[in-house]
Amino acid sequence: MKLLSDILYKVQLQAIDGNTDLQISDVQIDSRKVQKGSLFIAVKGVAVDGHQFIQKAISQGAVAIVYEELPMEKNPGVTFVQTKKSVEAAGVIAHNFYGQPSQHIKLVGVTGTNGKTTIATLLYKLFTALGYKCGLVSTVENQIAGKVIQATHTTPDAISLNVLLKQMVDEGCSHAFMEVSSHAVHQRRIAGLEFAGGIFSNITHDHLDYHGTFDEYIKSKKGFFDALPASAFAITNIDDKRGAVMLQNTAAKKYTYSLRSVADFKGKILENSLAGLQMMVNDQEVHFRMIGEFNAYNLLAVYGTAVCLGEDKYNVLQTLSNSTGAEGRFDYIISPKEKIIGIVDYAHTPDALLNVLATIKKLKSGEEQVITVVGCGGDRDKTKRPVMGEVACAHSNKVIFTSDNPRSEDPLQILAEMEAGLNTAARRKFVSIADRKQAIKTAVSMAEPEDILLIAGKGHEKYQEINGVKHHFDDKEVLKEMFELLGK
Ligand SMILES: CC(=O)N[C@H]1[C@@H](OP(=O)(O)OP(=O)(O)OC[C@H]2O[C@@H](n3ccc(=O)[nH]c3=O)[C@H](O)[C@@H]2O)O[C@H](CO)[C@@H](O)[C@@H]1O[C@H](C)C(=O)N[C@@H](C)C(=O)N[C@H](CCC(=O)O)C(=O)O
Ligand SMILES: Nc1ncnc2c1ncn2[C@@H]1O[C@H](COP(=O)(O)OP(=O)(O)OP(=O)(O)O)[C@@H](O)[C@H]1O
Ligand SMILES: N[C@H](CCC[C@H](N)C(=O)O)C(=O)O
Ligand SMILES: [Mg+2]
Repeated sequence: MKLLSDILYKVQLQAIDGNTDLQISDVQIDSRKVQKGSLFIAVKGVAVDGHQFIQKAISQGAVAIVYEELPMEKNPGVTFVQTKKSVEAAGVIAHNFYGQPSQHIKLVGVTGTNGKTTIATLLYKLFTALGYKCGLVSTVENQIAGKVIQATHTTPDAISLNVLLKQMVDEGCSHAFMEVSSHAVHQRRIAGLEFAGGIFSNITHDHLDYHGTFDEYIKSKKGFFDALPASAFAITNIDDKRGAVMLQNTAAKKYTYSLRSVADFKGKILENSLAGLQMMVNDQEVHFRMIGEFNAYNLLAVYGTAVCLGEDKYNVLQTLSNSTGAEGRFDYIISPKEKIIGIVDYAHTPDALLNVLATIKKLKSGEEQVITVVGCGGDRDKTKRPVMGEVACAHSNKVIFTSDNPRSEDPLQILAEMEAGLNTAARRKFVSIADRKQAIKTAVSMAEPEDILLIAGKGHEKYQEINGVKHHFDDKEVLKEMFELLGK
């Protein structure tokens, strides 16, 4: 229970009608979760306008309503609070209701098109190994000092997020590492939170269905850094074309990491193989178990962040050296007989796919073939489909286009869009098989000893969403099954 007047602290108010000396039992942005004593915040969404559920919320027991424009008469006995932007208010209110958890924990946010899960997970593992109790908010899972909580989003809605952060504080966590998706910045899921630091990994093509243009997508990510306080640090990949722009208007202390230019945290790759990365990090030579140039960037981001958080450089490098990344990111198994390397990776953007295939190319020792199985998600950015199709064909010997999560779309239509941009040479390399299991089976049957198979797009996911139903599906499990079935 919290007093309404207390949880409205720092909310930009337009008008209040009713009693604010009122006990609130919980705060909700979804009318379906409203109970007796709730505060309901009406949010204009992408699909529907939450204001149309105000009456329903009141009939379920809401005692106070936060809104922008009222589509109805006010009910007597209910307090109505008008604000300019209810999504912003939702973040601030949730933060107040749950005891301002970000004030009691060192909260570090990671944003960028690719690498967020990897960086946040590495930080969580590193700080846990260094002896701290930590929290993690990520695409793969959320964690509170070792306890796993299933994730539904990369960055949950403001209320779920503050519930998680409060649980971390209650558990005695000193640090929380979280992914900040562009949707979360745009929808203000992070409003009200006070970050101790922010990390930028990179920005390339994704989510243009949602943001409309690349400039809007950049603006959304930059918004995260613009809002950081002067007490925070902001660390950016200065090799990315937008790395500097991201920090242009931040009040936070600025730091850079790089493999190519002068930077606060400078790395140089000495060796890059399936055994890992041999690198110089500033003046230290270190071996990491993680593979590929893109992970060299992720490791530098983690190293820089740990130093910004006051950790000892040598301790950090020693601990990081042994670390592995997140599940389903360049996760590989070698077939028992024919030594085929099967890699499961979450590359679901053109840039991620290109990076993974470039890494594979560098790992090749001879004439082994690269066979890629890839699809594109339904109800997501359609413009990335032909580009991903093209990238897969340009950097593989053979390609099988298949379904990712078709969601509400027709799988054959998605495949047709992936095929649309292919030139004649590329057309000779690919075949489309909509059934993902059959596609993986075909790839395994095509593979010769020591070939490299890349199964891209779904990484850690344990399901395939078709027509609103999530069926169990695990790329790694299917790959193992096919190696066995086909005697590879
Ligand atoms: C496109 C998008 O981001 N949608 C998110 C958004 O939903 P929305 O705006 O469509 O909400 P809506 O359905 O229009 O409803 C508007 C409001 O009315 C409320 N409502 C609705 C129905 C009702 O009966 N009663 C009611 O009160 C809703 O709770 C909401 O507050 O707000 C919801 C609540 O926060 C999110 O769950 C939902 O995520 C959907 C499920 C989703 O798939 N999002 C993906 C695209 C996403 O967020 N991805 C990012 C990035 C992924 C990455 O890492 O690349 C992520 O952070 O996960
Ligand atoms: N720093 C990086 N630069 C480019 N590509 C990367 C980088 N790190 C990882 N990748 C590639 O992107 C994929 C996704 O990585 P990761 O899950 O860490 O990113 P993410 O930003 O969390 O993605 P999402 O937005 O879907 O949550 C990996 O499987 C890998 O193929
Ligand atoms: N967080 C990303 C994940 C995409 C993963 C891919 N497997 C897909 O379903 O498109 C999204 O929701 O757009
Ligand atoms: Mg992620």
